[in-house]
Amino acid sequence: MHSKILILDFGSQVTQLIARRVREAGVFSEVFPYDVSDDFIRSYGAAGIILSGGPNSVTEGDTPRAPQAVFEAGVPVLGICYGMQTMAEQLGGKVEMGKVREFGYAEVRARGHTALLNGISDFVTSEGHGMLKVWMSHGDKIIEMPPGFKLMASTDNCPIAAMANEERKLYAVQFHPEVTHTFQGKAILGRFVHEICGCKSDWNMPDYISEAVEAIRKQVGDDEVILGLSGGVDSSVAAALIHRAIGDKLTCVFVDHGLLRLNEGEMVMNMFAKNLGVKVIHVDATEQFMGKLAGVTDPEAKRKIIGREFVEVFQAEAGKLKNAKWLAQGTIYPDVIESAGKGKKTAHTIKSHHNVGGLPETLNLKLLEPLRELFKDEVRELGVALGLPHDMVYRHPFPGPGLGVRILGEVKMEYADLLRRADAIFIEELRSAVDEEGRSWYDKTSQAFAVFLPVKSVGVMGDGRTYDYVVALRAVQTQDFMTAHWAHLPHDLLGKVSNRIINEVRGLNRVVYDISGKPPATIEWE
Ligand SMILES: Nc1ncnc2c1ncn2[C@@H]1O[C@H](COP(=O)(O)OP(=O)(O)OP(=O)(O)O)[C@@H](O)[C@H]1O
Ligand SMILES: O=c1[nH]c(=O)c2[nH+]cn([C@@H]3O[C@H](COP(=O)(O)O)[C@@H](O)[C@H]3O)c2[nH]1
Ligand SMILES: NC(=O)CC[C@H](N)C(=O)O
Ligand SMILES: [Mg+2]
Repeated sequence: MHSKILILDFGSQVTQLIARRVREAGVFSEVFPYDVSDDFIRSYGAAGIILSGGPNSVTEGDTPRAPQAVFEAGVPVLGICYGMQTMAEQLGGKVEMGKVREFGYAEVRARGHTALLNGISDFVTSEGHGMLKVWMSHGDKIIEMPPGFKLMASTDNCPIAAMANEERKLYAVQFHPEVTHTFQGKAILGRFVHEICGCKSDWNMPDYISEAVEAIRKQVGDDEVILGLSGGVDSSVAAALIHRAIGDKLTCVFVDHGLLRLNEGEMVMNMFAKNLGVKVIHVDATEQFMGKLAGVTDPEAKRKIIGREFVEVFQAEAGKLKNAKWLAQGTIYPDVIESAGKGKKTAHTIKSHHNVGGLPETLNLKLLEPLRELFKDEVRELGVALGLPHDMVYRHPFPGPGLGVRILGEVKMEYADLLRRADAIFIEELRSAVDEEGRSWYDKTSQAFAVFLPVKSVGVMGDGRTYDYVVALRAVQTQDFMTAHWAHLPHDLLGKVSNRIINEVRGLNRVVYDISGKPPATIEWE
């Protein structure tokens, strides 16, 4: 058995990043809600516990607290932001609602020598102080440390920016070591799990596979499982993983809602017939989806309808099997956090990903989502470890609602057909624009697509007036799809794509390029 780190979640948008950084340090970790019982803490067997940040304020009554056993279990604890504040409060320190909120970049002076920050700094000032470049996101601050604690770091705004009780191995930081904007964050979390908790780097993808396979077998027993397969990265990896666990008891259902890309249906069915020995049923539900979407313009309403119709199809297919009790999906962590939705008491809803926030209350199948904790790049790593082909694992993501969220406002077949053709041209050109090292712009971008704008503009073609629709091109670069930059595509390439779209797709006469980052914009337009 390898050692493991327990992360208690107080509702931060970035809690999973803590888990991820710990896993990157080669140490197994799991996230649980903050309100697990004292017994759970005592019997879990953690080598260390991390308390996440969160949107609440400990200065208000009835806000989350860590189980008291956390501080009495005798294992090292690291509190981050809200986690630090609740640690301070619970152990006899004082927290106050600050006058200024500190959001974003800050420079922190490391004080004293502690096992956590020992030898870690970004630069040294002329007075010889070691400084850290960090990311802060808080309003409250600690004004009095609990007894037995010493100061570990400070800023002008926040004199107690980190504190420690080294005897009891309790550490706390006001800044967020889990985000990449804290330059030494990875090193700090690495020191916590290795030096302070004494964990070895003994966790990796092959281990993850065998554990996940075991867990799936235990969870589903002898039941059959239906899996929503889109041909995208996540559901393909989920299919391969579940197939490894339960073999023929898995049936995949690929739904064509009429909002897929050009020739996507045949492509996905061929790819699966060739690469995975799994059963795939192809359901053409175009009329069902288009009928329900007619006249609907609100993005959230569209997402909810699509989510519901997906489930209708899955349930109908499940009904045709003898013993299907589970619906498996390739849901990954960003889908979960942005939809917030069920089970999340604190995080905010950004948009309802069809497979999470869009699920109806009446689902009569149990959910099996083995990738729910992972980020996209981890899913890809898992896919490679499972032996899936490179092209499948490195496809750009395509949202389940498909062109439904790329046709702004009402979805019509006429619009979908125009968009499909424009999108195919864009992707074809990205694939064929290859640099000296043989990398195409398709590989250099994380996601790229066309968006249909239901507005008409005037043009002139062949001396005649045109009055046609507009498409926007979007291409982004990102690690984890939580934040993204717009891709600086070469102008020549954009020009060529624009020319081809306008010349080849009758009904479109204007092409624009989207230069918004995420945040503030999201990747999809709806
Ligand atoms: N056309 C479809 N048919 C069946 N299930 C689908 C379809 N589209 C999406 N799903 C289900 O919804 C889940 C979420 O979709 P999402 O697009 O996020 O993931 P993906 O398609 O598996 O991967 P990628 O993000 O690479 O496109 C999928 O994993 C799959 O279970
Ligand atoms: O399966 C999905 N169902 C959805 O409802 C959905 N909405 C967005 N996405 C994809 O998620 C990533 C982040 O997208 P946004 O920046 O638009 O939120 C991007 O990769 C999006 O394509 C979805 N995927
Ligand atoms: N990011 C956080 O954990 C914030 C903690 C608390 N809500 C504050 O504003 O200070
Ligand atoms: Mg997809």
